[in-house]
Amino acid sequence: DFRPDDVHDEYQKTADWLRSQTKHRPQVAIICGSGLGMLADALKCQDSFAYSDIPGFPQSTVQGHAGRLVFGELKGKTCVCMQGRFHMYEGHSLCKTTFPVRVFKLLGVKTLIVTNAAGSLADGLQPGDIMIIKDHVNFPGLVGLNPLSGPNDDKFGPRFPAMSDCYNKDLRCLAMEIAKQMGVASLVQEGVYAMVGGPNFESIAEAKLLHQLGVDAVGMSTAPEVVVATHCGLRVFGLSLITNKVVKSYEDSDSVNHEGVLEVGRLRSQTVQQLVTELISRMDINNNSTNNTV
Ligand SMILES: O=P(O)(O)O[C@@H]1C[C@H](O)[C@@H](CO)O1
Ligand SMILES: Nc1nc2[nH]cnc2c(=O)[nH]1
Repeated sequence: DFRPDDVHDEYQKTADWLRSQTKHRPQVAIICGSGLGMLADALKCQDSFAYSDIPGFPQSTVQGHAGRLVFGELKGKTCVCMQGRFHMYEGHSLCKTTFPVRVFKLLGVKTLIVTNAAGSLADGLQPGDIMIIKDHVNFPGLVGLNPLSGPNDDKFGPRFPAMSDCYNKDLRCLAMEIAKQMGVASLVQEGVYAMVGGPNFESIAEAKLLHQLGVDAVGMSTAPEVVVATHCGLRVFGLSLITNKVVKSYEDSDSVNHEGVLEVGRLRSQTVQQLVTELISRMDINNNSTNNTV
């Protein structure tokens, strides 16, 4: 039998262990996408933990995902940063892939920043561009693969959470303003992210379908984390680093690979880090308006 109270205890045990190991009490959590682990480098007074040492934590198996949880201070805010996330295609259940998000909630986090590497379908998005996520299509979720499936844990949020404003508008506007001030506005635009299961990249027919559906960028993560975060009332900001163009034509001889994805992450690391750092610095930590606050 599935008992929500037992499951809740698992999140609580991990949160209690982390509290006993660090004095940091984070207000902001950051999940680093493929090749974007350097986002943690900006944190001062770091306490870091290998995932393998954290009770209840899954393990990272993907190259470019170090598998370390880093606590620290950033411009007056206390943060926790996941250097490496968990993907469904690694064989984790969606509950496991999103496990850290609920732990963050129990640690007192108010805002979640999700980042990922993604392929672009929109003609206006080039490799190296940054897409501020306006909305998502959660393909696994649409067919019932949802981390919220099963008995609802009322301690975290409602049975039927709204997802119509899951990417906070104020933070999106602030990020755009910061991009302008940094002089990189031409690299940054808003768009719709779609999560597919992976681990294979898209066939050409799949790419054409996603394009026709109005998807701007596609990846293999993020949406389940955002669903769980929104369910428990966290404010969310998301960005995709566009690492490749998704091949949409049978005449195109380009092809994507994970090494190339990581390389674009390295090339744009400074810009992404500066944007995220500035966003954290300027965000109002006490303004946390979401639909699903419990
Ligand atoms: O963790 P993210 O979503 O950034 O990782 C993307 C999707 C695959 O895991 C990988 C493909 O290169 O990058
Ligand atoms: N599904 C998918 N994930 C990605 N992650 C980085 N690039 C891509 C891509 O082209 N497709």
